[in-house]
Amino acid sequence: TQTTRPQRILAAVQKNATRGDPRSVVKAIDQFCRHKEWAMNVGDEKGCILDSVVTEVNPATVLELGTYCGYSTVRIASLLPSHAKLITLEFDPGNAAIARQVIAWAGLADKIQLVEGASGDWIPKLKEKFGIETFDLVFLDHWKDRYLPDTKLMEECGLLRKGSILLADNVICPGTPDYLEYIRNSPRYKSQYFKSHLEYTKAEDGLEKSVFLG
Ligand SMILES: O=c1[nH]cnc2c(O)c(F)c(-c3ccc(F)cc3)c(-c3ccc(F)cc3)c12
Ligand SMILES: [Mg+2]
Repeated sequence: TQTTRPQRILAAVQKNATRGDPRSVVKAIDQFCRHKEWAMNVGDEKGCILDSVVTEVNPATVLELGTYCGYSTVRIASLLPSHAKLITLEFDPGNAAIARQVIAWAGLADKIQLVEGASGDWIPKLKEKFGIETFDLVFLDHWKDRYLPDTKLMEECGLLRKGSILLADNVICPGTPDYLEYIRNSPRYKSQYFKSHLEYTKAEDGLEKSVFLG
């Protein structure tokens, strides 16, 4: 019977990456997706921009919207300080099942809380469920039509503080025009566009980094 793309990504990690070595997990997925089969990980080029933002922010609390196979989850968590926590929300149960195994292979399960379900349902529950006050960094990488409503929801739920950073993938391809229009024109945010390329391709894409001003 046919395997899924996430299953083939996990197989590539288990074959080519070293247990407990997050960077080898990231490299194994990038190799597989560049040379064998494209997949919607943030990838190595945009991943370097993500790395620089994570190291600059040095966050104690991170929220990732959209786990997929756990590539960016592992990439971010590998750069966090020891006490830091990352919560990642994934809608698709199949993706979540694979991501848990990728995260375990990387040896990062103790830093990461993977929550299965819709971001719109879970965002209002994060404070009570995980004892979170606010997020220092949010990585938006789930579904283009949810970037704006979920950002408004995070504001309303008091999950952002003065200085919280939002980093959004795919703002050009496939594009999130309503989110960009809001975040670039709101007096409550200061935004910056990092031009890059769609993962593993020559097409343009980029990351939008926004600071919440309170
Ligand atoms: O949906 C996503 N979430 C997170 N990251 C994504 C990402 O990094 C991507 F590169 C793409 C993408 C872009 C171009 C393309 F041709 C195919 C897929 C998608 C995406 C867009 C539209 C869909 F119908 C399905 C997937 C996503
Ligand atoms: Mg993406």
